[in-house]
Amino acid sequence: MGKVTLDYSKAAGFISEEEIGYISKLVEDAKEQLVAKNGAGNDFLGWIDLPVDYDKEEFARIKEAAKKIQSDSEVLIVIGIGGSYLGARAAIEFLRHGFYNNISKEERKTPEIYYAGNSISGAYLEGLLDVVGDRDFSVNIISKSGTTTEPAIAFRIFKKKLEEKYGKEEAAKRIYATTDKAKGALKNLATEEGYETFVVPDDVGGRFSVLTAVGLLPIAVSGADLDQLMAGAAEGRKLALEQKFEENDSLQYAAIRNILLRKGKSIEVLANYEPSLHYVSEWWKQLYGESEGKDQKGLFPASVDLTTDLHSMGQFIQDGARIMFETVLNIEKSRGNVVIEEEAVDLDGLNYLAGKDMDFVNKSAMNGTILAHTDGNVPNLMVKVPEQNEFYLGELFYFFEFAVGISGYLLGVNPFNQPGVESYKKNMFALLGKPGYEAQREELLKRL
Ligand SMILES: O=P(O)(O)OC[C@H]1O[C@H](O)[C@H](O)[C@@H](O)[C@@H]1O
Repeated sequence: MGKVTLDYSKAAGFISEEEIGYISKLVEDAKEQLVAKNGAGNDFLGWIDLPVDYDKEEFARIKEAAKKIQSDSEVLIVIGIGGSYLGARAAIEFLRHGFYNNISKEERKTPEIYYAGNSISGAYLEGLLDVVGDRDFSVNIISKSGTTTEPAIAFRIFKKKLEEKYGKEEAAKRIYATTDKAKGALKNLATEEGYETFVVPDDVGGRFSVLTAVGLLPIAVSGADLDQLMAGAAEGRKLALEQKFEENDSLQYAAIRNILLRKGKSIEVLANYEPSLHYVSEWWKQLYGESEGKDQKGLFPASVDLTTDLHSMGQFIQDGARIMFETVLNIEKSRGNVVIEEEAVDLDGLNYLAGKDMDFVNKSAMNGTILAHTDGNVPNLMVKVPEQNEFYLGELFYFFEFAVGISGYLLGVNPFNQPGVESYKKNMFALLGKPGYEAQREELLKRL
């Protein structure tokens, strides 16, 4: 069986063996600290053992709840933001049909899935309420803290719609709350109203929570195989924990990106060649951005969807300020393919491709781009994923999670907190007139 691997051969011209040898010792130290749980943020390391040590009773309950939602709902609304949103969406788009919500119900066999509470746009919510219409639906409200404004507002609106449609008692049976085991407004509301609840463990931060109920319930509703996802993550864990630096792709990824950062490559661009990976990049950006971007340090995580963005951002990557390196996510065996056929008259000049399939064209574009970008002084790394299935996604999630822990320690930051995200919230609450923010409000209004 294959595995998720890192190939940095195309970046070899930018990095020497000595540099790798030097940093490998630091990486091994960081790993020791991470696994011994004696480094910064060590009260948020529950994700390390999650693939092998999770709540089996809750896991079974997640599957049961998913079955109920599949049987009584045409639509599931998943409400959450950041780590309480991106993992589920990344997995569902990676694993399920590329046009999941648009294919026929008969073919899909599972509810349509939409996301809310990931912005404060009234126009978006109004549109989504129209999409649900009079159809049967359920809601999975996800918030670790239980107090985040965006999902709280969206939940209030969908809760009302449910209660109007089904009455309070039946509505409560269609609401699934994923939150802290004991505290927060959402937990209190769930207890008060009798919702089924799932737990975000205390020691698993939001951006590391995709393999808890946070990600697992929506992923199960979409029809994906949770057992395979967990098995893949367990394999990823084994590889990350047990292999020495020379064979350990996750450790090597942390090492190479830090070498490049120290050479002034302060942006990492994650590139994919499959639209269904767009949200994997979004999940990755939160994981890396919130983990590393602090104390005035860090690599800025950016992403591009290719070849799409070669027609927009491609110019900058090839030729603009040399401040970045690129990491290509390569799905080795595409999950779908279309053959290009010969035409009698070659008006579009494409007959030279007759008999070739789209994946051959896509991979040729990828390989050509990697060489062009390398020639343009953009070091290229590649993360290879053998196939687009649950097992390898689980492995990929773990690969990136483990690497960011190591990478954060190499940088000398606490990769498991996110103090910076509070600043905008304080200002927003003050401007909204939330009780307790009166003094700040006066100050801010003067500045606007
Ligand atoms: O799950 P919640 O508590 O609602 O948090 C949702 C997200 O928003 C916060 O502001 C943090 O920046 C994220 O790390 C978190 O994933």
